[in-house]
Amino acid sequence: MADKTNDFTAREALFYHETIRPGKIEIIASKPMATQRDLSLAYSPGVAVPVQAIADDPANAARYTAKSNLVAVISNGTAILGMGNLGALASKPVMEGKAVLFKRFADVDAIDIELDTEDPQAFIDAVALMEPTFGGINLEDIKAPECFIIEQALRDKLKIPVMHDDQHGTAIISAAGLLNACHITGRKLEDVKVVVNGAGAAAIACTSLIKSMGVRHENVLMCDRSGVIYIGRDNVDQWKSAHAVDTDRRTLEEALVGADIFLGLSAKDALKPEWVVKMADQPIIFAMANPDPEITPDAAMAVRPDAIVATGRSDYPNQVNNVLGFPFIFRGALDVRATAINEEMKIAAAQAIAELARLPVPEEVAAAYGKNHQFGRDYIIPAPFDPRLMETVSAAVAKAAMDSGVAQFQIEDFDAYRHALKSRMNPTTSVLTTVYAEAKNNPKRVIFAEAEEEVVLRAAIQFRDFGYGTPVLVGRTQAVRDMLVELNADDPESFEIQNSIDSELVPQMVDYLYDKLKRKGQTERDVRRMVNQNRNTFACLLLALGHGDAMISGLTRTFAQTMREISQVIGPKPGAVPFGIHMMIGKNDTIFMADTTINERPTAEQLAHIARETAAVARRLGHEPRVAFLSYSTFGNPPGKWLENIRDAVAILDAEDPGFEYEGEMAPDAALNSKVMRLYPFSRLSGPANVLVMPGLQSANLSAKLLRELGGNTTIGPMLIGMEKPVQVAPMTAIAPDVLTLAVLASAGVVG
Ligand SMILES: NC(=O)C1=CN([C@@H]2O[C@H](COP(=O)(O)OP(=O)(O)OC[C@H]3O[C@@H](n4cnc5c(N)ncnc54)[C@H](OP(=O)(O)O)[C@@H]3O)[C@@H](O)[C@H]2O)C=CC1
Ligand SMILES: CC(=O)C(=O)O
Ligand SMILES: [Mg+2]
Repeated sequence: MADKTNDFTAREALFYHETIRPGKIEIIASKPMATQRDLSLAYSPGVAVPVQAIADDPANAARYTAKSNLVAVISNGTAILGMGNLGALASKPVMEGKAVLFKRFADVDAIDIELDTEDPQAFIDAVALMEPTFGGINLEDIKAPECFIIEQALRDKLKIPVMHDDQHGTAIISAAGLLNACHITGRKLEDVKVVVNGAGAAAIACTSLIKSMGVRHENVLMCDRSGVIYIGRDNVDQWKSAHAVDTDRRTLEEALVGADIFLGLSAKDALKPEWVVKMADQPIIFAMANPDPEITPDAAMAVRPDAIVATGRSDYPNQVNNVLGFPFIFRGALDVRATAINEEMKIAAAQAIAELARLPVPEEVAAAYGKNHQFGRDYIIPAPFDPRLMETVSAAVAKAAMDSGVAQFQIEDFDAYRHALKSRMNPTTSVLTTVYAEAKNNPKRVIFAEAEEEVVLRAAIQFRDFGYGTPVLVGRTQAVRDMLVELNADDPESFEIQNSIDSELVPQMVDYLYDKLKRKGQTERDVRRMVNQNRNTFACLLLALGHGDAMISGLTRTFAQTMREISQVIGPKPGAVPFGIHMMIGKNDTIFMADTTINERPTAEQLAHIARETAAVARRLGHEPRVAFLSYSTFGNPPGKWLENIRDAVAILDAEDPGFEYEGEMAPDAALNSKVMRLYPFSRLSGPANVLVMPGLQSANLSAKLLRELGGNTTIGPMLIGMEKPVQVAPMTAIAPDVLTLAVLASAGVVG
C-alpha cells in the first residue's frame, strides 16, 4: 500500500465549505410558491386547514407536514470526531455534513442543531421540547458518559426514534465489518480475543453489541487513557466498569499480546506498529478514530502484511464508518413510524450490511469508486455509495421494527417497499418497472455483440440472473468463458457463446449477406471476411436469421461506425427513418428528446415521423406525450430561414390528427416553463412538453450530451428506433446498467 496523506489541502477543505454559499445545506421548498394562490394555500388562510386537522388528530402531522421525513442531528460538540471538546459551534460543519449524508444516501431530510450546554439535563430538556418538529433524533458527537444519560432519558421520554449515532451507528457498522473479517480469517466470535482502545461512547456501544452477538466478556480487554480497565481499578465509572475483567495486564501494549482483534475508538496514533507485531496471526485491526486513525493502514501492513485493516476514512480500503448505518437505519425506522430504534433493528442492520458485502458488486458502485470490489481482505464492508444499501438495510430495519413491535405502521408488501426504496434514489427504476416486468414475463434472446468487453458481459450476466431472458454472447469462446469465471457468473459453462470461427451458421450467413450486398460492390470473399472478422456483422446475421430477438453493440466502435456495420445487414423498417431518442429522467419529469443520433437536417416529413414514433415510445413508457418541435424561435419570433420545415412538420400532423398533443415551433423555455408558456395562450400544449423534437442533429446531440454531463438527470439512451429488427447501439462510455437497460428495452419491444 502506498504511503498516504490527505489528497486535499486545508485550503481546499475551507474553500469547499466557503464557496457557492457558506456551509453545506440549504432548504428547498417542495411545493410551488409562484402565484398569489400558492401563497394563500401555503400560508394564511389555507394553512389553517391542516393546522385544524392536526389539532383534531396528531397523526395528521405525518400527512400534512414534513415531520415524518425530518431528522434532527443534534450535538453539543463535546466529542467532535476524535478532536475532543471544541464546543457546540465548532461541531456545526460535522453536523451539517451528517445532514447532507442523510439526504444524499437515504433521502431523509435532516437539519443540524448545536446546543450550547454541557449540562445533560439542559440538553435533555431542550431536545424533548423539539419532539413535535421531528420524525427522529440523531444525537452526535456528545462525549461519554453524558451521552449515555442523555440518550437513555430521551429514549424514555420521546415517542420518536432517538439514536446516538457514535454509539449505535458505529457499533452496527463495526459489528458488520467484524463478522466479515472473522469469516475471512476463519474465526468464530465466541473464540476471538479483542482489545478495545477507548472507553467512550463509541467503544462502549461497540463492545456491548459484539458481546450480545457472541463475543465472550472475559475475552475483551478495554483500555482508556489510563490503560486496561480491570476489576478493582480506581477511577472507573459505571459504564466502563461493566467491561472490567480480571486480568494482570495493565497497558495497551500488554493487552495486545496474542489478541485477534484491535478495535480503536480513541485517538490518532494510539497504536504503535511495534505492538501490532505482538498480535495473533492474521490480526484484525479496526483503527476507527477520525479524522486520523490509531494507526495508518500503511504502518500496520508494513509490520503485519497478514492483517485485515479498516479505518473510518474514505480514502483507504475498508471504511468502517457510521455513514453506512445512520441514513438507512433512520429511513427504515421513519417508514414504519417506529417509536424507537431497538436492539433487534440494530442487529438486523448489522447482518444486512455484512451480507451485502459478500454479494457481487454492481458496476455503478465500481464506477463510483473507479475500481472493482470483491469480498475479501480489502473489501470487508460495502462502500457508502453502494446503491443497494438503501434497499437492503432500510428494509431489514423496517422489518425488524415490525417484528419487535415498535412499528406504528405495517408494511404489507415488502417487495413493493424495497422497490419504492430503490426508486426513491433512482427514478429510472420506477419508470422502467413495468418494462422490466414485461421482459421477465416474456423472456427473449438478446445477442450481446461485444461479449469480450467486461461491461457488456456484466450486463449479460445480470440479464440472465434477473430473469429477463437468455443472453447470446458473441466473442472468442475461451476468452468469454474465462471472463465469465472471473466475474463469478453462476454456471459459466451454460452460457451460449457464438463464435464465427467455429459456427456452423457461417455458410448460411455468407449466402444471406452476399445476396444483400452483391449489387452494392461486395464480392463473396469480402462478405465471407466480414462475417468471419466483424462481430457486428456476425451478431446482426444471428439476429437476421432468427437466432436472437434483439441485438446490442456499441462499446468498441464509434456510433457512426457501428451504425455503418449494422446497416449492411439490418435495414430500416419499411417506411421508417431510423433515429435516436435520449430519455432524461429528472426528479419530477421525464423528457424524451429526438433525433439525437442520425439525421443531420431532418426534412419536414422526417420531423413529423420522429414526432409520431417518439410519442409512441413515451406512451409505451407510461407518459402521455406532449410534443414540442423545438427551435431558437417561438412562433415566428425571431424570424429565420430555418423555420420552414418545422412549420411544415406541424402542418403534416395537422392534416392527420395523430392522437397526441403537439406544437411548434418553440424555444425550450416556451415548451418547458409554465410561466413562459402563459405568454402563448393559443398554444395547443396543455402542460409542459415531455417530447422534444429537435430541429437538427447539431442541437439535439449537443443538448443530450450536455444534459448527460451537466444535468442532475439520469439519461437513458440513445435508443435506436426504426430498424427492421430490434438493434441498440450503446454509447462507448456506457456502463453495465446502461447496457442492461437498453437490452431490456429492446427485448420488451419498447424501442426498436
Ligand atoms: N469510524 C466511525 O464511524 C466512528 C469513529 N469514532 C471515533 O472514535 C473516537 C471516540 O469517539 P467517542 O466515543 O464519540 O468519544 P468519547 O469522548 O465519548 O470517548 C473517547 C474515548 O477515547 C479514549 N481515548 C482518547 N485518547 C486515548 C488514547 N490515546 N488511548 C486510549 N484511549 C483514549 C478516552 O479515554 P478516557 O475515558 O480515559 O478519557 C475515551 O474513553 C473518535 O476518534 C471518533 O472519531 C466515533 C464514532 C464513529
Ligand atoms: C464518524 C463519526 O461519527 C465520528 O468519528 O464521530
Ligand atoms: Mg460522530
